[in-house]
Amino acid sequence: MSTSLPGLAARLAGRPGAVALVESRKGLSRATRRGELVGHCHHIARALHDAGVRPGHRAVVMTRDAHDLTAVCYALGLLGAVPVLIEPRAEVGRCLQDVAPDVFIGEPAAQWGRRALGWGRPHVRISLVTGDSPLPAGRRLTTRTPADGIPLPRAGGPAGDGPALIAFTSGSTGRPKGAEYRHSTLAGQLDALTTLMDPRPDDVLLAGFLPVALLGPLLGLTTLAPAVNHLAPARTPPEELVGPLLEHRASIVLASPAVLTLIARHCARHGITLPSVRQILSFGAPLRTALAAALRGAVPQDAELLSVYGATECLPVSAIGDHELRASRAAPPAGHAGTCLGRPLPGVRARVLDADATGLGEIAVSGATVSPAYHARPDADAVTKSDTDDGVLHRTGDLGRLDDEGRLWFLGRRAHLVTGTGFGLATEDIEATADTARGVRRTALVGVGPALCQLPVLCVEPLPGTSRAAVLAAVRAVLKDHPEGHRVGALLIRRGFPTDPRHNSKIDRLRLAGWAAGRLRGRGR
Ligand SMILES: Nc1ncnc2c1ncn2[C@@H]1O[C@H](COP(=O)(O)OP(=O)(O)OP(=O)(O)O)[C@@H](O)[C@H]1O
Repeated sequence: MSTSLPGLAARLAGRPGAVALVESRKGLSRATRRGELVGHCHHIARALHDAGVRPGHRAVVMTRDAHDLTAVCYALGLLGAVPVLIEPRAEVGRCLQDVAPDVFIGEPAAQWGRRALGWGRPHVRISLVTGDSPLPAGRRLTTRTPADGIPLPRAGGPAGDGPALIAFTSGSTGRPKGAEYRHSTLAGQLDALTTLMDPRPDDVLLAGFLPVALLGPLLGLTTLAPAVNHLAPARTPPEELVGPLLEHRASIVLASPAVLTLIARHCARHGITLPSVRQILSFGAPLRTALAAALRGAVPQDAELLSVYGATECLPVSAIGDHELRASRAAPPAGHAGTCLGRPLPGVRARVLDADATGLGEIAVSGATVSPAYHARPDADAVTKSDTDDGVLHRTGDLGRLDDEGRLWFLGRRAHLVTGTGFGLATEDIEATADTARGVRRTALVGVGPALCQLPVLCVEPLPGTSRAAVLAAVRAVLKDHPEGHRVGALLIRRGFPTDPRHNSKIDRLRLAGWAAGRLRGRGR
């Protein structure tokens, strides 16, 4: 296959004076040129080798510093070791039991967490601390030392198409799973993103999600890492996004709807436009037409605004522009509800498995961007992976349909299907409609009660300053025109939905269902 992390030296070669990464915080920027980044990687690779890191070792990398994350992962790749990316949160301990990492490289906060909570015990034998802080004590890994002329240790990369990276899912349907990427998976993802973005030498990519900083320099893009609050992205001060975007003239913005909402609101509130932006890629959750319209108000008319569908195990799968998205909502083809995800990208094949009489089933994908297996999770592999002529077929856990034009439609997660007596209600079917009601920020359909006799409850988050009565009346009105709307048994107002920690865009329906059950009990449902 064309690319491997060892082949990354080739991807980074050329234009050594061009900026690879810009980190921005509180109005200050720190830029790293491509040539410097390569030097840092070589220095880190040497230090990792001296610390005992060897090909095939699995190394957790836990840092919010975009430069360190990128340089350390590249250096591990140069050595043939496998970076493991996981967010610091409750299930980390159990997830790391699956991975059995040999190495833990972390910023001080991550190292404190590891020590206090035993992450990676008893497997981690090599532990390295990044960052400038003298605490905690432990072996330091300096990450910004240039290393011109230092030959790389002869560890080399693994031959063939071995594991290149393990990335954990966000865990919105259960314990996060470690998706294994081979070198060919990464190559497929880079190829697909190249098709999507069509990178130009002067492009600047604003990475609204930290791991994207890893991909940007490999795509030849100057990658701008703003100070996103990675533990709660929706609480990022918007000026930390819009300020750097304007200052560094970002031309491509890649972020979740929650982060894009911050940008759109800030621009509207302060009358700011974003003349440098030529493309916005929204990913992680459905893009609502109201958000697309708000973004349109800030970017040049010919800018492209795409909702990109995919998952940790298969990124990207398909994409749809905002104009087509709006048209598909206004006049969906007969029998199609939910949200249109557009056509699969070149090299990706999408099918719908176990379809019912209406064509509704589980979306499954194959192609070079698909992770072939989870790490040490044969239970998860058994239910999601199968071999086909196109390679490994991955079941996404998403409900959907394919229309006559070959476009995918999204109806929500299979695990979130609300099952009442004699009917099933897909979350996105109801929410995509309810979200269009005046005064609604977003809605979430949850089931209260035991499976197969659940009461469908629609939780409604109003926009600030909207009255309860007005928003409930507006939701009732749009549900009246929806063929399944009558099945919604209760509407509940809830300000501030619980969401996933990664994107703050996926609604935590389990928690919301528990809350809704409590509220209905309190009301004597
Ligand atoms: N453009 C999009 N429109 C609608 N939904 C999207 C879009 N992009 C991503 N998604 C949703 O996000 C899911 C992928 O999320 P991610 O890989 O972060 O973890 P997860 O699947 O939520 O975690 P877990 O598998 O552990 O539950 C998709 O399966 C889909 O449900």
